[in-house]
Amino acid sequence: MDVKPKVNGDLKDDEDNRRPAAIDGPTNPMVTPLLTDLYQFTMAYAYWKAGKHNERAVFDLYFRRNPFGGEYTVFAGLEECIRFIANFKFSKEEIAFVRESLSPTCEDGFFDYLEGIDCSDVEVYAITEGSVVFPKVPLMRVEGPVAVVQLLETPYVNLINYASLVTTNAARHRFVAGKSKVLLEFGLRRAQGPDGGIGASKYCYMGGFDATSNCAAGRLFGIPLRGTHSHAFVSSFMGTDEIIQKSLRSHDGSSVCQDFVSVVHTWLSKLKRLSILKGVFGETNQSELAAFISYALAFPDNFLALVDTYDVMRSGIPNFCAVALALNDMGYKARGIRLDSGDLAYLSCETRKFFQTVEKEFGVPDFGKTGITASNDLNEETLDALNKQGHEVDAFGIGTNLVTCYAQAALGCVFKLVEINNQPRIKLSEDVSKVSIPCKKRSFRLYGKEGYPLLDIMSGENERPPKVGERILCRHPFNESKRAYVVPQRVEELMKEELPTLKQNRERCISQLEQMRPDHMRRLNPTPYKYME
Ligand SMILES: Nc1ncnc2c1ncn2[C@@H]1O[C@H](COP(=O)(O)OP(=O)(O)OP(=O)(O)O)[C@@H](O)[C@H]1O
Ligand SMILES: O=P(O)(O)OC[C@H]1O[C@H](OP(=O)(O)OP(=O)(O)O)[C@H](O)[C@@H]1O
Ligand SMILES: O=C(O)c1cccnc1
Ligand SMILES: [Mg+2]
Repeated sequence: MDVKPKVNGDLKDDEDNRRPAAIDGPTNPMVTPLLTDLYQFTMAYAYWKAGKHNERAVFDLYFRRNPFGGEYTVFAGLEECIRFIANFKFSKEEIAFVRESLSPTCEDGFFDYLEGIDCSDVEVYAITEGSVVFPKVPLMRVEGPVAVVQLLETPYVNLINYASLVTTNAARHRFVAGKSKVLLEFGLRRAQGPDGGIGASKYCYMGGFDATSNCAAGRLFGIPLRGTHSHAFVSSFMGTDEIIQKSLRSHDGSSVCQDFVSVVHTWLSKLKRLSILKGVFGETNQSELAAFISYALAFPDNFLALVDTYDVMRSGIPNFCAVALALNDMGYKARGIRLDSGDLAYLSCETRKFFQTVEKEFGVPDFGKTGITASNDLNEETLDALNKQGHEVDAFGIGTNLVTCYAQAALGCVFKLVEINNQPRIKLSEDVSKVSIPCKKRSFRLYGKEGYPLLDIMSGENERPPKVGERILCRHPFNESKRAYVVPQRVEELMKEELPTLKQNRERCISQLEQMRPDHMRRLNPTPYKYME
């Protein structure tokens, strides 16, 4: 049977316009109909037993507070939700397991019903992935038979929660680092398991990172791969005597240097003799030098060296420069260095000065601009501190704090019933922020004269939508005293008929964040963005 979930209306049809285009299943094969909480099955049974299971229900998926003390969030995870429902079907084994797990009093008819269900009668309306979003405004509206949509609650919240959290975290790191810096996601080894690692790489890219070290994510999603080398590679060498194959063909292929090692030694002596570098360094570490030479021989047009294994300024940088200058003789341009310990502001500035000295003394064009990558437990705070101190880092490799979302563990998305059989539904709470907003809604972003978004407004499905140039009264849903008249210069409906590519979502994320008023974006006490009804 063809499964055709409706996404904001419809998914794209095949060319012949009769069959829906096939959508692959979720990236993670563990995402199955069983990936839900037991209570979804007990409720499904009770709905079925009461004859209510096919009542048409509307659920909103939203979050209540922006993460990381900020005033914005980036929405992500939608594509995986669609992949999930497009392939939603219980296997016989899964049905047998549900039967074992529920009470023996549950009637057989329920399991026949479960075996027959798919999501062809489920409609999903959603904000486009990569969009900047705010609390309370539905990210997704899921409509369908109540028992089926109920089963989707847990996997949907699961698929959106971490995806949106880590995309937001990545976007925040991008914001602090600035547009011009290269951001590399290095988190796989520290991520919360394989799914955390794959998800982190996908969504950090969406949030504005440039590349990942995670090969599986590179293959699955086409994310650019980048990397350097580790300390183990440096400390595995003893000295340059170990290097047997010493020849290097020039970049243009016109000549071969038979003994690249001795050319490097010659450059190291020249550097040592420079009066301007007197006292900066003496004997450098020979095992490190051997490692750098070997790496350069393996990747002459992509030479990037980790310089902090022994001593950055006394060994790593002079060794790197000697190898880079020898490569330069052969027509290659070294890519740069990575710093992974110590004071990254100070060391990057000292390194830059050293590179500029080499450029000046030896007349090597652009050597002063050789790339500097920094890593080691970086996070928003350390990036901010580096900016304040002044630094010369061109690229940051960020792992643990980024992918584990160390600063905030979860986003706190919820999935709440807002209508059943066309009747509005509400969840009351003493905590007003936890009261759900009933009814099937549409939501709009209203833009002001300067082009900044002013507020997001929710309206009933059948209410007249806001119009450009028309004054509209906007009220805070929980605070009577907060109301404002707004004359929007642009009105954007938030739920769109789109399921774009990862790259398009990344571009949307970057451009929408650039459009935000700066006071919503600042790290300290940002101005809250308004949501109204
Ligand atoms: N100039 C700086 N300003 C603020 N924080 C910095 C600066 N330079 C580095 N850091 C951060 O300070 C911390 C230093 O951590 P730690 O003391 O564990 O590393 P280290 O001793 O330099 O290196 P390692 O222990 O990995 O050899 C890291 O989180 C790093 O990102
Ligand atoms: O610090 P993160 O933001 O998590 O970035 C990734 C880290 O992973 C690598 O080494 P690893 O931490 O395994 O060893 P190291 O601490 O000795 O460098 C790399 O050198 C970074 O330090
Ligand atoms: O390529 C790197 O330098 C790298 C990759 C993962 C973790 N740390 C560093
Ligand atoms: Mg480390």
